[in-house]
Amino acid sequence: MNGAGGNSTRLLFDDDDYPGSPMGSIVFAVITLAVILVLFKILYERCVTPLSAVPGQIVHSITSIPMRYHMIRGDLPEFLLKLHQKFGPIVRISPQRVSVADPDIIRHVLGSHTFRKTPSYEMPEGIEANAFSTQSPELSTHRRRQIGAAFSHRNLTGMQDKIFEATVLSVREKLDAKLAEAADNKGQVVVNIYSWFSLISLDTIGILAFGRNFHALKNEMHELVPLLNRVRVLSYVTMAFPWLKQIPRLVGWRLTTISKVLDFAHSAVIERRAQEQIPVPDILQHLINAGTVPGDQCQPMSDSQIASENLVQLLAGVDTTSSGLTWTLMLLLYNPHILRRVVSELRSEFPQDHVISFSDCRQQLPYLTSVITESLRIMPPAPGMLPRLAPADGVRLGGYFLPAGTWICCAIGALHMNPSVFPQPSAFDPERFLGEKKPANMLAFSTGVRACIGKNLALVELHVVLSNLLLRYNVRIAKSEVSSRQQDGESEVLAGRVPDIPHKTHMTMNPTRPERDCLVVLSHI
Ligand code: HEM
Repeated sequence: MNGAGGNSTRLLFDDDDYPGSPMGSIVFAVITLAVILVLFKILYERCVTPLSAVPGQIVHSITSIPMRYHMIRGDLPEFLLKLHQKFGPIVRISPQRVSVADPDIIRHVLGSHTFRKTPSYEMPEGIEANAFSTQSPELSTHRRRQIGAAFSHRNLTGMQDKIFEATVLSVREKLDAKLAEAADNKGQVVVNIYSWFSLISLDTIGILAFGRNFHALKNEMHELVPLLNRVRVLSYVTMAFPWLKQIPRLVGWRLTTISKVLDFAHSAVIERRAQEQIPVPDILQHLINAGTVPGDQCQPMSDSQIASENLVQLLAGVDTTSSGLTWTLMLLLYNPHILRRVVSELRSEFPQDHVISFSDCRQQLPYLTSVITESLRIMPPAPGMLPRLAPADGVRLGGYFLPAGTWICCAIGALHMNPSVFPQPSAFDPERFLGEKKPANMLAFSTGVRACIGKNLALVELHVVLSNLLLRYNVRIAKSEVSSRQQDGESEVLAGRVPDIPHKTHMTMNPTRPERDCLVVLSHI
């Protein structure tokens, strides 16, 4: 078809492409075949496979593209929550996956090795499996025996001085110096608190698991930071799109980056083995000692196994803890009446120069503990998916039969927003965790045989960092809009409010623009 002036204007189909011409027939046949295939797929997935009985949207039963899209966008928890709100506690999210948000089903799935971790947890070839990555129940059980004791409350209490060094004392040193410099600026400093919490969490793992003070907070950087960021991104992208593992360059890049972190971890083990026993064992020493003490029910670990566990502590323990610290502080700052109560509890119990320990918090600061627990409920640092495989014979859950190999995703974020589990779930209400009878299903650390190994350490960090910060300094949000509302005494209007800070979940839930949204103003009290 020609346009005016003899210019050839090509439309969507040329004359040659219309049915009747050979080209047109081919296009028509291809489109017809595609339509038949899609109809067949819909019919099969909706009516034939056992998963067809599980509620959900048609599109999710025929393709995993929407789910993967939300994984990459970083709003998977919100996507799952909407589906659960519409379809109930068990919902189909892709041809082979279901998501569950019911506490009993989640406890059942996570409670035993019948439901193994999916291959998405695997480490790249050539790297030792570790406590986090292994799919083997035997290795998981054995490894948890080897490293679990390092994280017991008793052993963490022994490491208390090192924890103070990485957290309270380094913050005080840094902040007091900055405040002294800022004496002529109304004695205030503005800090990106998310960045600080990330560096503090890294320093804690450095001192405890590598036997080295990384001084990440002091220098506001450490060589591991960019490496860990890259490992996280590459791991997440290959988790969302496993076929990318076929691209040798990408696999090579991921392997090289992980290997650099592992070399770092390896050298720490070799250094420590060359030393005398240290008087108070840290996590690294506990790992080296495991299986060497008479009565230990496990084998000693090799250097490369310990290095692989140290890698996991960096990957599983830094972002999660800094996310928990950030959201708890931001929730407090957005809810001034709750902040006031925390601060008055703290300052009435301890003098300003006291260093508050975890046992101080447990005995004397019940309200702070309830704030931290409620923060982990409403903004869980790792809100999903915790995928597990249905066993070889399939399994019946929530009234539906799930055949072997179905991915059962435990949507912790959606569970925490389930109104039959937590009434008025969108309100930030620490009161629900005060008193004798506390709700049982706050599962931010997962549960069962693969529950978080670092839970006790994370809780120690959350309590110690926040209590000591709020004991000694005044903190407020730098954002003018919120602080002016606070100053105007509108605090009750903001009660129970969740900060409207944009965030993304790529494994952990973190603010998208902390340099804008997590600026806080600190000053001496
Ligand atoms: C607030 C902080 C933390 C939160 C919310 C958290 C949450 C979780 C969750 C939900 C899991 C289960 C993941 C899954 O099954 O896919 C997990 C596992 C794990 N976490 Fe944490 N975690 C935190 C801090 C830590 C720390 C500080 C460490 C160590 C230094 C750690 C080490 C681990 C390990 C090794 C596993 C794997 C356990 C297994 O599979 O047997 N976590 N964590």
